This record gives sequence, structure tokens and C-alpha cells, in this order.
Amino acid sequence: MEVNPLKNRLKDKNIILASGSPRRKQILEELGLSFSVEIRKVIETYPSHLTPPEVAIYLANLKAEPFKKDLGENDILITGDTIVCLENKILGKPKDREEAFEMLSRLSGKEHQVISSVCLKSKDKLFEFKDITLVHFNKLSKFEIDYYLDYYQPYDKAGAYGIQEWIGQIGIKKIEGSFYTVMGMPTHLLYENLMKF
Ligand SMILES: Cc1cn([C@H]2C[C@H](O)[C@@H](COP(=O)(O)OP(=O)(O)OP(=O)(O)O)O2)c(=O)[nH]c1=O
Repeated sequence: MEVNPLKNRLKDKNIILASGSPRRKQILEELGLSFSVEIRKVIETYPSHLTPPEVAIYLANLKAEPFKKDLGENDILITGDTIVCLENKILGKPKDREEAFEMLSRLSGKEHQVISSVCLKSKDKLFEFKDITLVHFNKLSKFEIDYYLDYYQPYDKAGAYGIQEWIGQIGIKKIEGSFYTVMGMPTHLLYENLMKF
């Protein structure tokens, strides 16, 4: 018998992760899931009246949209979204170094929220949920920000940083909530909801 409780529960299921994020893939592998990755591009826009948590749920749903008609009897589709929110404004992925520098300078010395949402979709079930973690950054010097931007790749990351990287080690003094929510997926909620299938 398979000993991993999640894998055991889902042994007859076909799990599809619809995400191009290497972090989400890594997180699911570490959970012990067997799954395939399939990406179908969507344009990530959202109605401007939505609050940041609503945006996160909206985008996770949007990413599931292109798969909905094709889901087979045993398929479970996983999509997610991660949003960085500073003083109630959403910081997306930086388009260039200048924008990345500006984002990190704004995050420096302050606390912000990271919201990660998940949409789980099968032929007849839908679970959507989100989690919020508070992240407190130390004051970052120009030297530290420049070093991070020289040696790491912040451009595919919301807010221009990866908590799992050097900047997270030296720059984050405290988090309130799940580390994995910041990295891209609230694993405790993912586990809880996947066990419902
Ligand atoms: C804040 C933060 C974000 N991130 C990453 C997680 C997500 O990959 C990314 C946020 O962008 P998303 O749009 O949520 O995801 P994505 O475009 O990478 O992948 P897909 O839409 O195909 O699922 O930022 C980190 O790796 N570490 C962090 O500390």
C-alpha cells in the first residue's frame, strides 16, 4: 500500500497541474503527488473593481478555463495564482530591472501581504480557496538590492523576489502565515481540499 496519505487517497486520479511555475511543480512534488504539467496560455487580466483576494481567486479560475470542457472522469486540475499586495496595491511581475529595483525599494522596511489562491476542478467538483501570509522585510540597502538583481532572476516572480532565495534569507525578518503561500501555493489548504476528492 502507498504510505503517503495524499497519494493513497488520489491513487485512481489523474492530477494535472496547469502552471508554468517551477515553484508550484516543486511544491507538488514535495507533497508526494504524481501529476503531469500542462500549460494552456490565458491572458491574465481582471476586472478593476476586485479586491486583491478576489483577484487571486479570479485568476486561478481563469487559468482553469481552457481545460474545463476537456476534463475526464478521473481528472483533477490544479491552477493557482500568487499576488503581492503592498498598502492595498498589487505588485505584479517586474518587466525590467528598473521596475524590479523600484518594487524591492518599496517593499524594504515594510510589511506586505502575499495571497496565493488555488482552483481545484474535476468533472463534477470545484474547490477554490486562498491563503494570506504577512511578510516583514528588513530595510534593504541599494548594494543588497543590486546584488540580488545581478545574481538572481526576479522577473518571473510577483513583487520581484523569491522568499526561497538569498533575499529571503537576509531580508525577511518575520512572516505570519505559511512560507509555502509566499512561494506560490498554500500546501496545507491544498492537502485538506485534495483529500475531499
Ligand atoms: C512572492 C513570491 C512569488 N514567487 C513566484 C510564485 C509564482 O510562480 C510567481 C507569481 O506568478 P503567478 O502568475 O502566480 O504564476 P506563474 O505565472 O509563475 O505561473 P502560472 O500562472 O503558469 O501558474 O511568483 C516566488 O517564487 N517566491 C516568492 O517569494
